[in-house]
Amino acid sequence: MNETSNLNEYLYKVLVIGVTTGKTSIIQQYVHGIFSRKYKATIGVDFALKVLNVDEETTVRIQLWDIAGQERYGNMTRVYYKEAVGALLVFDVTRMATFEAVIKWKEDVDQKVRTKDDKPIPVVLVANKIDLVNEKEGWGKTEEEMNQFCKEHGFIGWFATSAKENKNIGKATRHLVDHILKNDIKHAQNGGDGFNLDDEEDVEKPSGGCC
Ligand SMILES: Nc1nc2c(ncn2[C@@H]2O[C@H](COP(=O)(O)OP(=O)(O)OP(=O)(O)O)[C@@H](O)[C@H]2O)c(=O)[nH]1
Ligand SMILES: [Mg+2]
Repeated sequence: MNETSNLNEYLYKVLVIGVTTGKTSIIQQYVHGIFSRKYKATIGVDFALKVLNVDEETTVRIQLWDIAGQERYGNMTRVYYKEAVGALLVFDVTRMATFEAVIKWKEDVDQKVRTKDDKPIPVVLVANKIDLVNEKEGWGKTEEEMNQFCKEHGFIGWFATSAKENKNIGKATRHLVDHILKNDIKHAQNGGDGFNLDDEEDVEKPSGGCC
């Protein structure tokens, strides 16, 4: 059987950003199914590839760009962002300062990279290390507050994740990929909707109800 027949293959560059909030751990868990407690700062940028079989005819290769938190103010950032089609913006629920920094990161992405039709690229907000939070006490923001925050700042959704316990990482990424695919197909068909990913069953909903 010819591998290319009836197959839609996509390669998407996705940024994973935020300062020491568990980006590398999220990627390691998602791509290799492993977690390490030991912290080793990413220098510059690391790459990982995840292949997603969206359906029988659609394969998406996600090229994850794990950008070092410390590069935030470096000159290289714009180069790293080039041609990205989506991003996971990760903060650490145990360090509220990382949540407060989210707005600046989002502005930075919006400024530095745009879609083909000059719109902001889709960004999913990731509330990581949820395993360290007492369920009853929460971490400081309610679901409603987070939904509102996403709407206000233009995130396409948010997920509470744990790289340690492999929680919601696949869902967050799938939500982003579905969004990118939908726009890509719409763009390619110039407004047509022959391939419709709007169907509820195809789109995983964010854990927090979301935007
Ligand atoms: N408990 C817990 N610890 C986590 C989780 N994710 C990451 N960590 C820990 O947090 C520390 C930082 O994680 P990294 O994945 O290195 O963070 P990073 O964002 O890649 O950091 P930089 O490369 O410096 O930007 C490590 O000690 C991880 O083990 C999580 O979901 N739960
Ligand atoms: Mg790292």
